[in-house]
Order: sequence, then C-alpha cells, then structure tokens
Amino acid sequence: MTPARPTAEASDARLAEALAPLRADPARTAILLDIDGTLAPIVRYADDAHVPETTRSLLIEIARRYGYVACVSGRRSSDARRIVSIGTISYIGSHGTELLRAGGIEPVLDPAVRDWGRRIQAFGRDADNAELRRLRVRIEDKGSIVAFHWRGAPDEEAARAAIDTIAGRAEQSGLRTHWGRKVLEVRPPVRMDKGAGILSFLEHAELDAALYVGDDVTDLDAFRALGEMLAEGRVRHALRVCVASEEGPSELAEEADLVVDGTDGVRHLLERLLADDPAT
Ligand SMILES: O=P(O)(O)OC[C@H]1O[C@H](O[C@H]2O[C@H](CO)[C@@H](O)[C@H](O)[C@H]2O)[C@H](O)[C@@H](O)[C@@H]1O
Repeated sequence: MTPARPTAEASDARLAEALAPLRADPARTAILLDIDGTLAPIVRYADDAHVPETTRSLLIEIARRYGYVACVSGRRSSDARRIVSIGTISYIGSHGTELLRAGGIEPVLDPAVRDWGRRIQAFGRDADNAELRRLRVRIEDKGSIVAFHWRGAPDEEAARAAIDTIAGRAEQSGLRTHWGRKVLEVRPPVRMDKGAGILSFLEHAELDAALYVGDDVTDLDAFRALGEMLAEGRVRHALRVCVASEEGPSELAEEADLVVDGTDGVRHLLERLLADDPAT
C-alpha cells in the first residue's frame, strides 16, 4: 500500500483502501492485535479490563476467516487469553516472550527469560512497602516482569515519584525498566519485544499481508517487525495502525500507516475487515 500521512481519524474511504490488500486473500493474511487500549478500553484497575462483546464476536469471525490471528500483549499469554476469551486465536504474551498457540494448553516461553522469574519476583517483593501501599501503587506480578501501576492513585504525582525511585533501583541492580501507560515494568536484561514474538509466531507462515494494531510504546517493536517483513519480501503488504489516545507516544502515529480513534475505531476497522463492501 502507499503510506499516507496519518490523520486524526481514518476516513471510511481511506480505511477501505488500506484494508483491500488484507481482504484480498484472508488465508494468507496475519491479523495481529494489541489488547489493552486497542481491543479493551483502558480502565483504572488492570484486573477489570475486558473486551466488549461486540468486539469479541467480530474477532471470532475474523479467526474463522483469516489465516493467522493473534493477540500480542504485555500481559502474560494466559491472562491475555482470559481477557479476550477466545480459544481459536493465538496469544503472544509478556511483550513477545510467550507464545500460546490457538487451542494450546501451555505457553512456550523464550528460554532467555525462563530463569529470571525468581529474581524479578524478589525485586517486586522488596519494593513493596508501606509507603507504596499508602500511595495505592498496585503491583502486577507477570512472572518474568513486575509492573508498578499508578493509574487512579489518589495522588498520581506522588505515586509516580515513588515509582521513579524504584526504576532507579532496578537499573542499579542490573535490571531493565520500561514505561507504558501509567505503568513501570521492571524486566530482565534480555530482549523482550513484541516484534521478536511476531517474527517467531509467523516463522513458517505463508503470507501475503499483515496487519498490526496497537496504542503504546511497546507496539513500536511490532510495527518495526512488519517493516522488516516487508523489506525482506516476506509480505507484500503491511498495515501498521496506531490507536490514538492522549497518553499514546507520538512516534507511534508517526510510524503508522493509519491512525484510528480509540477502541471504537478499532472495532470499526474489524467490522470493515469482515464487511461485504468495506466502504459502507
Ligand atoms: O500490550 P497490551 O496488551 O496493551 O498490555 C499493556 C499493559 O496493559 C495493562 O496495563 C494497561 O491497562 C490497564 C487496564 O486498562 C491500565 O489500568 C494500566 O494503566 C495500563 O498501563 C497491563 O496491566 C500491563 O501488564 C500490560 O503490559
């Protein structure tokens, strides 16, 4: 497709044009979707996130029609599947380091992260103190990643400042830090990126086109993986879609082929992927 300057919201005509190469041969098309902020609206507590039923129904149909469908999340793959609740699609979890294939029981973990769980969890336990609890910082244990959330804390600024200190401590102890939407993740010092997870998921796929839709910094790696596949001739068409939000990084819109407006915009895009006439 011809890359276009992203607009605040994709018009229907622009959307139809962008989706045409994906719709041309669904069996040879990969549909790759981030979850939080893309399929599931952002909510105060990570545990309360859910994918609206209308979006779920569309995804079920997309899984029937398209050759390779996966949700690509910063969450553990098992949590991602619990939230989306569809067994016929695959889940690439923990920013590309876990792969739970459609119908699978156990995720396959990247060996590079496998041995880091204990150390990361110990870091999370050490960081968890009375002050963090007073500030209502919430800690999310993701196995090989520990996340510190400050969304909805009574004093978000104070909570963020306490989390800054945790980030400094993590880096001093040789761990890596990654900032997302009102969340700090402390990770092992190994490659963890959605792009690597996608390349491994699609390693043996016979593809003509690929779509990725995401809203946050971690999705840039996925955009770049699609760019790599395009440059290497592994796909003839790649469509990178940014889900616009006030919190989203500006680079995502800059690197996108198309911008849609929030999770409603994503639902509309999924409808158009299935519609008889994508322009209506
Ligand atoms: O890659 P994703 O599927 O988009 O996951 C990114 C992170 O999503 C979750 O946190 C975000 O969503 C929460 C629920 O809406 C929100 O409360 C939080 O502020 C957001 O950062 C999840 O908890 C993280 O583990 C994921 O990495």
